Amino acid sequence: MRNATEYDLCVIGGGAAGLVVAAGAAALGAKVVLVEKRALGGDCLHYGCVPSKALIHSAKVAQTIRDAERFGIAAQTPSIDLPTVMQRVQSVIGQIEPNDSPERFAALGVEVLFGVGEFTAADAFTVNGRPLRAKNFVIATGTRPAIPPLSGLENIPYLTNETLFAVKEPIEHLLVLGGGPIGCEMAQSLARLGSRVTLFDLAPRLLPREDADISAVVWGRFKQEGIDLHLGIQVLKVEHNNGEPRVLLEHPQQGQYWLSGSHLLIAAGRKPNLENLGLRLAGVELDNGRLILDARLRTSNKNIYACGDVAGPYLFTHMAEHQAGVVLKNALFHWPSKAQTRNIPWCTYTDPELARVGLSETEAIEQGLPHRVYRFPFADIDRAVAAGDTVGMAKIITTPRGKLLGACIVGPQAGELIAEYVLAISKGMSAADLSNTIHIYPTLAQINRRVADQRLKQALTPQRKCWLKWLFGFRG
Ligand SMILES: Cc1cc2nc3c(=O)[nH]c(=O)nc-3n(C[C@H](O)[C@H](O)[C@H](O)COP(=O)(O)OP(=O)(O)OC[C@H]3O[C@@H](n4cnc5c(N)ncnc54)[C@H](O)[C@@H]3O)c2cc1C
Ligand SMILES: NC(=O)c1ccc[n+]([C@@H]2O[C@H](COP(=O)([O-])OP(=O)(O)OC[C@H]3O[C@@H](n4cnc5c(N)ncnc54)[C@H](O)[C@@H]3O)[C@@H](O)[C@H]2O)c1
Repeated sequence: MRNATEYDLCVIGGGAAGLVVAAGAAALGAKVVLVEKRALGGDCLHYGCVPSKALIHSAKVAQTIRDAERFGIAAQTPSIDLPTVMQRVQSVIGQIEPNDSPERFAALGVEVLFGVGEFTAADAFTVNGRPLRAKNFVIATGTRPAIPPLSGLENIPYLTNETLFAVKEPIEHLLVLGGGPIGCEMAQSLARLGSRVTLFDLAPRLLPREDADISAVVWGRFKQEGIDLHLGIQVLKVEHNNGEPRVLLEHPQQGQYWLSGSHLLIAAGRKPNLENLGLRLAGVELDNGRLILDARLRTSNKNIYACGDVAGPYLFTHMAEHQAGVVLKNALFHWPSKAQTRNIPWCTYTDPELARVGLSETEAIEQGLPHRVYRFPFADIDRAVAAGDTVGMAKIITTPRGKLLGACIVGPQAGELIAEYVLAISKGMSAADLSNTIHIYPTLAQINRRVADQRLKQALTPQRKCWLKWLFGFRG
């Protein structure tokens, strides 16, 4: 017999992953309870995608005003008040927030409980003293900023993505620790919004997960916009100097030196939220601080699933949504469904944007896969020339016979343009399929065909040309 605290599904964490599971399960008729410790919407809405993209947009407006001369319009130095910009960022969050409100989820049939709980048995999660018994549980607790164990950091105030978007004072000089997606997106935005910006990273280049020729395009724009970059360094210690942070860096060639700023932003990766959940009592095992999951996203307790950032390895909202769908199929219908681990798309919203799907050239080399690489520059795309936005390229990786393995676009609207390659690669298409598809002139999307055409062009060797001349009697 069912009692009042018996659920089909108990979801822990109300970010993108947990909300999609909870709404989907309720829509299918399951009895669902969702437990959230802070606010529904998670990182994406409050501290991640939404505020960062709102800030990036304000920064682009400022840059357009600065660059107006290039378009035949008198340029100006934009007058920027950062707290006002941050108020707009918060108002954008406010506009989207109703989609993730407890009232909306209650109306969808989800019981929403605020509080922090823990597993008290393999089939019970206790919140506010109330044990919630469910057939299946979903851990969707996300991640938080990883704070590197740097000497002195514990003694100074610093910003993370959880505090940056709420700053109420101007930022005169931002030190950014980390040149991954968060560090790069925020460094360029703040620089464009009038702060002096200095970024430093252990890695020898920005966005080290991308091919070197691709991340170099972003590096070039950052240098041009006056961002001070210190790459391939070690951070030795952090101090407070007259109320302001300063960091001691060590570079293999340049030795040790100090950098000072007015604010420090830590963007050094993420840590899964797995503490104090009573995982041991639930029979959920960890390996090196991470959940052990099978392809169906089940933990070592087969009635407890995980999805989203806490599951990893791709920390994106669209992956959280994909994994949520996989969990729904497995948990509610026992319909074996595996999470996708290949052909994952993403975009880093620097200017130029950097979007990617499938294998990079570096990965193809590391995996010993026979492959070919083709590139095409935005400088030869008429629409990019018309918009004065010609920096960057499209790059594709194919098998020797032309089947698409990966694509990367660094340039204007890359995040929109990559969608065609996401579909093409997921459907097993070849470069010839893209070459044979009519693309509208003059669009930026023409670059998707033009890069694929490079394969045909390169196949036209002088020897093959001679052969064609002989066969068809050409006179050229
Ligand atoms: C600055 C920044 C920019 C980003 N930009 C993009 C982007 O442009 N595109 C993109 O695809 N991705 C982006 N991301 C990543 C994206 O935000 C995450 O992939 C996404 O939020 C993951 O959703 P999630 O539900 O797994 O986790 P989260 O959004 O972190 O949600 C987890 C929820 O669980 C709650 N919780 C935690 N512990 C407990 C507990 N013990 N009990 C109850 N509740 C708990 C939290 O309060 C939170 O609400 C960005 C991230 C950051 C930080
Ligand atoms: N547009 C997007 O989709 C988007 C935007 C932002 C974040 N995200 C997601 O959030 C995740 C986290 O982003 P992130 O930028 O924080 O992490 P990251 O792991 O991608 O990059 C962190 C960087 O910090 C550096 N670093 C770490 N410790 C250091 C130290 N002690 N000294 C110097 N450098 C150090 C690393 O070398 C690395 O380059 C991303 O992987 C991504 O999945 C996505």
